[in-house]
Amino acid sequence: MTTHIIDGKRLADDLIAEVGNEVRRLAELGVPAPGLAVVLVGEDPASAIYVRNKIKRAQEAGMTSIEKRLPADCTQDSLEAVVEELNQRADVHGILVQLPLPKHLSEERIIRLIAPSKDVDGFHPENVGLLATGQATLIPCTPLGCLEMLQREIGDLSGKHAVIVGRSNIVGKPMANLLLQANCTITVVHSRSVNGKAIARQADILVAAVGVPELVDETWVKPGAVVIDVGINAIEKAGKRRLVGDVNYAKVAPYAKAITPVPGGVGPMTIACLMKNTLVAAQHASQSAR
Ligand SMILES: Nc1nc2c(c(=O)[nH]1)N[C@@H](CN(C=O)c1ccc(C(=O)N[C@@H](CCC(=O)O)C(=O)O)cc1)CN2
Repeated sequence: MTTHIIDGKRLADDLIAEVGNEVRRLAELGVPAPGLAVVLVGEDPASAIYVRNKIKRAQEAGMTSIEKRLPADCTQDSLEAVVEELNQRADVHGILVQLPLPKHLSEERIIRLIAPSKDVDGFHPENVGLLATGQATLIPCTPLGCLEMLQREIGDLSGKHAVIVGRSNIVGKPMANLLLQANCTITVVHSRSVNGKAIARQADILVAAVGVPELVDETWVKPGAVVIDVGINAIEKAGKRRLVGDVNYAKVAPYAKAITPVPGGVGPMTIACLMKNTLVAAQHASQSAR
């Protein structure tokens, strides 16, 4: 079987170019550039890289961007004050707080504080509820990127059996809702599932989002399935640090119809979809200002 390797980097470049074109078109009509604010608490090196990439990609798409940094030992009140200030700013259309936060801070309270109309991560309970009930909203970036890749790869997803391994609020649950709206049959497999592997083997579409390095090998995959690997795990192999997904790429790729690599698959699309969401948030703001 010839396996198609889904190039998330190229798709992300294409999507950011599309967003940039729309930003320029709107600028010609006098619509202000979308503004993205990214809040980073602490010094986690991976989070710092993701934030830097988000700011860089926003600039590439012709958006304005603000980066707010707080020390790892900041208080909940000081973080909330930053979010409240960003909620008030008319030049900020999208706000995200990079996760995870240090343990002493409440992610739930911070997410609830972000104005739902500026919640470009799509994590606010109001936006989660809108997605779950099939209404237009800002959709979490990683599942949105996965959907975009699946639609480009397969076209109409109607009737496909999608198995999602993992039930996180950021990926597993919104992915299930999105694929349900695309008329897939959905099964979510998790740590308490009985014989998750046998269920996964029935999937036309297998999404691995469980955070366990290389958990999914060829015994989980139906030949000809499309495999989307959401995991980004840093591991040490032969004394060297390298990134692997939740899928054992070398073992699974020969059996898959198409597969996303790590790195270069879902990760870049997550950031590209953040730009798409920021554009959508800015468009809504300009429509409601009219
Ligand atoms: N507020 C949020 N926090 C987090 C999110 C999120 O969507 N919103 N998701 C992840 C981290 N993340 C984005 O923030 C993210 C992770 C990885 C990548 C990416 O492009 N990875 C590269 C590899 C990068 C490397 O070399 O380390 C790839 O896969 O090719 C983008 C975004 C948790 N937090």
